[in-house]
Amino acid sequence: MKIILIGYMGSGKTTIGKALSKQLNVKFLDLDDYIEAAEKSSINEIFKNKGEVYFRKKETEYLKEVLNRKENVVLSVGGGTPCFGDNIGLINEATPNSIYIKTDLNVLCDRLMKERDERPLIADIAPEEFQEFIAKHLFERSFFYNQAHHKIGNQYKSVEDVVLQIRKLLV
Ligand SMILES: Nc1ncnc2c1ncn2[C@@H]1O[C@H](COP(=O)(O)OP(=O)(O)OP(=O)(O)O)[C@@H](O)[C@H]1O
Ligand SMILES: O=C(O)C1=C[C@@H](O)[C@@H](O)[C@H](O)C1
Ligand SMILES: [Mg+2]
Repeated sequence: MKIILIGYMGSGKTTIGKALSKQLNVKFLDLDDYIEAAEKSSINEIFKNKGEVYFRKKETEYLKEVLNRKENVVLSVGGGTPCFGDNIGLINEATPNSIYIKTDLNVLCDRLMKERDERPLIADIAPEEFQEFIAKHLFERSFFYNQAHHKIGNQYKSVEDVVLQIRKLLV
C-alpha cells in the first residue's frame, strides 16, 4: 500500500505524512528529502547551482524510483511534483490513495511568509506581492492537484484530526 500526499508548498504534506505514517506504523518518505540525500545537496542549492529544469528532471526520476519500490509507504511529494510531466498520472497509477492536502490561501500565506527562505520559488517575492503570487500559482496548480483520488482540508484543524479524516478515506 502506498499513500501519496500532494498539495501546495506549506499545505502540510510533510507534517501530516509523518503523523499518518506513525499511526499506521508504515514507513514515511518525503520526496524532497529523498532528492536531497541522493543528490547530496539541498533543494535550494540544486535550484541555485543547476536550475529548475535539472531539478524537475531529477524529481521525476526519483519519483519513479520511489514508486517502483515494493514497500508500504506514506510518501509526501514536493509542492510542484504533480504539476510536471505526467507525474500525477504516475502517482495515480501507483495507488488508489493519492490525497490532495488542500489548504486555504490565507493560511498558506501565513505559513509560507514565515518559512519563505527555505523555498526557492518564493524566497524572492516581495511581501506586497506575496499573496497575489501564491493565489495565481495555486490556481494554476489546482488543475493537477484536483486529479488526486481524495481531497482533504488542512486548515483550522489539528494535525490529529486531519490524520483521522484521512484514515477514513483510505481504500
Ligand atoms: N493542521 C495544522 N495545524 C497547524 N499548523 C500546521 C498544520 N499542518 C501543517 N502545519 C504547519 O504548516 C507548516 C508547513 O507544513 P509542511 O512543511 O508540512 O508543509 P509541506 O506541504 O510539506 O510544504 P513543502 O511543500 O514546502 O515541503 C509547518 O510549519 C507545519 O507545522
Ligand atoms: O512547489 C514547488 O515547486 C516546490 C516545492 C518544494 O516541495 C520543493 O520540491 C521545491 O522547493 C519546489
Ligand atoms: Mg514538505
